[in-house]
Amino acid sequence: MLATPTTTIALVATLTLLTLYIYNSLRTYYGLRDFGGHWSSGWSRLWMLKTQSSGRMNKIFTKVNLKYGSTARIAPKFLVTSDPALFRRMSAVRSPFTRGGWYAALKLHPERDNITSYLDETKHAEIRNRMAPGYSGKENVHLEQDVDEQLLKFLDLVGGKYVAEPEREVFRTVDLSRITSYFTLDVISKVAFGQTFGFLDQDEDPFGYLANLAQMLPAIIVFGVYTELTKLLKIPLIKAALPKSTDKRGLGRVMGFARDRVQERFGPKGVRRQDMLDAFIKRGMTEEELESETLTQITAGSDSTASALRMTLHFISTSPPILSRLLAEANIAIDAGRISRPIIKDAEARVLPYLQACIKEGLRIYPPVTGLMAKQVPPEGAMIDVDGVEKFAPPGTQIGWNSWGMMHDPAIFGQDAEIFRPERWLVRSDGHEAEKEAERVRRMDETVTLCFGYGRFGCLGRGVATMELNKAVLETLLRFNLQSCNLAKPFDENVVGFYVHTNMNFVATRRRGEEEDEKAGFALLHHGDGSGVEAGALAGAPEE
Ligand code: HEM
Repeated sequence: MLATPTTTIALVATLTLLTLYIYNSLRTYYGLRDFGGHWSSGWSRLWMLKTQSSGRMNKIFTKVNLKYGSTARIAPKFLVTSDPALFRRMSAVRSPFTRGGWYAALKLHPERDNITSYLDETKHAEIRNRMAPGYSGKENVHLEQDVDEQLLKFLDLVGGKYVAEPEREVFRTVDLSRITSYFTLDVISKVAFGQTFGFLDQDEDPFGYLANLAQMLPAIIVFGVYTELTKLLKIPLIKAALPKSTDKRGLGRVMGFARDRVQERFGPKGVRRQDMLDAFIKRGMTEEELESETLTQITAGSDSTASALRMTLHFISTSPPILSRLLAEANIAIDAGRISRPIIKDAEARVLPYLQACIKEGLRIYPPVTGLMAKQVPPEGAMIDVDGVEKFAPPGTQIGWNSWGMMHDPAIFGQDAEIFRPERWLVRSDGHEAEKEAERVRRMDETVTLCFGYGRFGCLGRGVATMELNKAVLETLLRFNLQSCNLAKPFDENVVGFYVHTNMNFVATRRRGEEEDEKAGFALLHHGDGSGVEAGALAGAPEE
């Protein structure tokens, strides 16, 4: 039977499309053939989607870099690197690498870009120049006072509502994952626009923001892999379902809160306050730009700092020798009048070597941002050094960042890189090894600082974040003794570009002075009449 002309056309069209598809797939595959990776990653993005959805993307990418080299393939036209030199090269001020399409997933608004999502380098540089001064302490004169105020509220909340007093049969636990987020959310809202959301005052999520963020995680994951899907956000039906500033709850409510604070500054009786928002307005940022940027500040500045804070507290408080050493350093400094009360000054904290070592180690062992932050290879392509072998990456290839692999690299941080050990940051200045020692610490310093990004993409909120950590780590541990409720499984974790931690329950008891502790211990073992308490020995002693 002869084929009709229509069937023939359909057949030819199908064959042509199929040939084109196969040709394109082969071209893409061979473009990155020199780079190792999971066998399927050269052909489709499904492996990447599976990895990003696994809740363990940081560990899986680290395995890939260990197995296939410091820069390896994770999808067609997509590599991941744990090499600090390549990360610096891509982010440097005059680098020909640009932001990759991956960044489009950080657009929180259907129409408006923000500083983290601009793919246009000129627009990004322009908005960054206008925003950077607002983040500096010079223009943001209330910064330290704002952080102190929120920290005192945080400490009051723990002290007033969550402290356990087992000797009086008061048994309570506190979920550090929840309250550290409350602290950083209130700091960022106060610092950004002069008014807190009220998380700490109400000891709850007043807008349903955190719950809403958790609901959006699957979308965040899919958009991070299939970035072209962000275009769907323009479809009216989908757009209508997105958070908007008129919403009563969730991210939309936060957008509304930000919008109201911005509008207060522009109205006829515009509120004036020498702060971040004011600095942005002075540099000509419009009301629309500000609404979108303030929302970005909140998402960029809260989870990252909260995870750094809770993980540092977790590691210190579950390592008694480290805790003792930190408290000894602090108590000596308090006795010498080098630490202001009730809250340590940022400048005072910066010169406490062991505290700084603990904070760096906390950032290193749990780098707060695990999102790929992918940069794009320039039009001429680029030679990439993979463990001493030069490999060619064609134009348009995106190269993501494996922060976990980078911060756990034994070649940089030592054979015990998997262990929380602040001592690695202390420079030993003894004898002929002094130069080698300084070089070792310098290399670690240069790498850990990459937790905040680098060069023209480096974090603008770094000063705010380090101030929060400097103060909150020390002041919390000076006041409370923290004991994890379940050392076998201290928290639940879902890694999605940042960490979602839940059930991080601790028993917090009030820390007393050493002398008072001794007295309390004595009182526990001896009654007022001189008689003691007894705990019978475990049965099973060898018979005499
Ligand atoms: C420990 C806490 C923090 C960490 C680890 C962190 C890390 C980062 C990283 C990795 C980037 C992106 C780098 C890149 O694209 O290559 C970034 C960007 C950014 N961060 Fe942070 N951040 C922290 C806290 C904050 C805070 C508290 C704020 C706000 C007050 C903030 C505001 C920003 C902004 C505005 C950007 C975008 C900069 C740009 O695109 O030019 N961050 N941060």
